[in-house]
Amino acid sequence: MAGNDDLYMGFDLSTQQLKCIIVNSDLKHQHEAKVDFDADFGSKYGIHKGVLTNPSEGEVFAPTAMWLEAVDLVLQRLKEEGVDFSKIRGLSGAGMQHGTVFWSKEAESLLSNLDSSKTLLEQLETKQKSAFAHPHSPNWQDASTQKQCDEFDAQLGDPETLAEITGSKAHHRFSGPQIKRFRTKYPDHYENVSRISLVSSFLASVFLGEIAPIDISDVTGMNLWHIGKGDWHDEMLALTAGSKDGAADLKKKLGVVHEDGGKTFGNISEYFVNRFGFRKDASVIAFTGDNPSTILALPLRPSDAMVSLGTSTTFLMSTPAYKPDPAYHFMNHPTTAGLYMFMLCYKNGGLAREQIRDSLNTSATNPTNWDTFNETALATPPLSQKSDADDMRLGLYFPRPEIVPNIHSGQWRYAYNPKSGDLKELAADSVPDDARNIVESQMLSLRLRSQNLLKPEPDQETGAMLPPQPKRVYLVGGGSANQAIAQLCGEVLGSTEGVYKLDIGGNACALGSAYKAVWACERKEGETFEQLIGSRWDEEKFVKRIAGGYKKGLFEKYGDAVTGFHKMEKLVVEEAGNAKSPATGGTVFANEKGAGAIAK
Ligand SMILES: Nc1ncnc2c1ncn2[C@@H]1O[C@H](COP(=O)(O)OP(=O)(O)O)[C@@H](O)[C@H]1O
Ligand SMILES: O=C(CO)[C@@H](O)[C@H](O)COP(=O)(O)O
Repeated sequence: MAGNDDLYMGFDLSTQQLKCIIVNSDLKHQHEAKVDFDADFGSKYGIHKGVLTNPSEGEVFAPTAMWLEAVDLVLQRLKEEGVDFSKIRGLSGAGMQHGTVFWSKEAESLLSNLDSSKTLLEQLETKQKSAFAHPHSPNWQDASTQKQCDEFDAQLGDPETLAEITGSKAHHRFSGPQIKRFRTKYPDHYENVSRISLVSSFLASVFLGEIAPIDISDVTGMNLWHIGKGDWHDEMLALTAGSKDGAADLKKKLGVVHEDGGKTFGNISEYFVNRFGFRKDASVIAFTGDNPSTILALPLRPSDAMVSLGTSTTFLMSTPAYKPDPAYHFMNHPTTAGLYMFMLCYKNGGLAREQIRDSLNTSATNPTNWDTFNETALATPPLSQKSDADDMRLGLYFPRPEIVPNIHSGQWRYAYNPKSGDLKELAADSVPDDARNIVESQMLSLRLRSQNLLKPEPDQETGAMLPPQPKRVYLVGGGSANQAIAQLCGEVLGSTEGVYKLDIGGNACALGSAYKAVWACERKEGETFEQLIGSRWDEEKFVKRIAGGYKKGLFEKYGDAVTGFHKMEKLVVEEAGNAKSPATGGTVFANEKGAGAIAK
């Protein structure tokens, strides 16, 4: 064990908050603070749930100036908590994935000449000068790039080939399609762009006082990186930039990407040394995406799964097998060459569950309380079946256009007969059933799409082999505080060892970044992240089992429901393909395996 006074910071710049966790060399939680965008800046920036929207074009974006204010404020809050910044030896962080930040031609000089008596905002974004060529960062919830996605999917032949090469088919939120649309929508702003960062490298740049490189894992969420070659994909860059010459210029704007996820980019900017008392040689370590950072919060085995219940719902695994498919994402692992991160990501996670919660809380004095939702969900039988002879009640709950499947917003409910395979559409007449069904629906979608990566696991007590399922499911993100959701998660997804959550600080993503900083600063030659973190990991103290996993009979019943769920999804997508989108009035068409999309 290291036995020193050094401290390490991990940041998480996510949809609704900027969070920071500080740990020591033994990985023990020391301090944390957060800035909540709506609560702290909502009225100033006019945001709701961290973002601004332009529904007529499906745009969702966030003001970059607000994030600068959040950096000053979160450090101020840590200072008020008594943090001694002179003990910080290293810092790393994470940004919500796929968002891009467009730096202006003045950015480098402004970043490197900051006056510590003034705020970041006062110096980087004023009426006279701005470090940004555009005031907003497209958000991962954006759905404005269908046209660009079609071009991306077609460029190398088909979505399968794009997924094979870049890890994912084209997605609305991915930076390649987003940059392409930005270039054509705002040509003057694009002209003034000196560099392009992801949200993660934007945050690293602020701490570094110069534009930081994009990280080796986050770069695989752009549709622009050739995973096999470990380099930018020239043809996809040319498609984004509109020409070969433009591609060379875009490559410069995006910068060099280093293979080593533990690379030190340099010492923290003097601004932070003088303003907050940071150690002069505090190292800024590569910042990564929020999902890759989340898998670093514990020594995840290839048979374990993490479910992040944040604004989005994501399902994450760390695996040596690279099996890309248009239905999901593969990304480079953030620290360990030869490993990959498997990811499913849903737009309709926390906010969709909140919508059902709110419709149940009609007479509640505290409308954001989850008690009624939880009691109702647990009082409802699995799949709303009072007996095995009843149909299973299945639903899709998408207040926003969804990613998987790629379809417009809406709600659909069906009765599924597992014996005959029949599906009958139901009226939206039972909010109490929706409480259980929405969680089941989200978990059934995860089970459907992850089943090919899982293998049979031995029963903990008897050693008998059980059907394919995770060994453990770790819940993280805001929704991991919810015991009822944890129980339903274990019932649908199974898991031979049960459902766990981190018992060390609320935020796995920021924690993962803090651990990355520990590893990067203290690793011996050749020591992997898994080796170093594994050797300091205190299982008893760091994780807690919060719900059971595999239940014989119930797991198999949900297996039948997966078949019905898949069928229902296909039907809904097909029907959407023959209809006008209620959300936009645009025509809806299928553009991926079993999915549909809105064309403008
Ligand atoms: N007790 C709870 N039960 C269910 N969901 C919760 C609970 N507490 C927080 N949440 C959900 O967590 C979401 C925020 O997740 P979090 O991971 O903190 O945010 P972010 O997406 O910004 O990283 C909220 O939108 C809310 O739906
Ligand atoms: O787009 C993705 C991943 O592909 C999202 O997971 C974002 O990274 C946002 O995460 P949260 O704010 O929900 O944590």
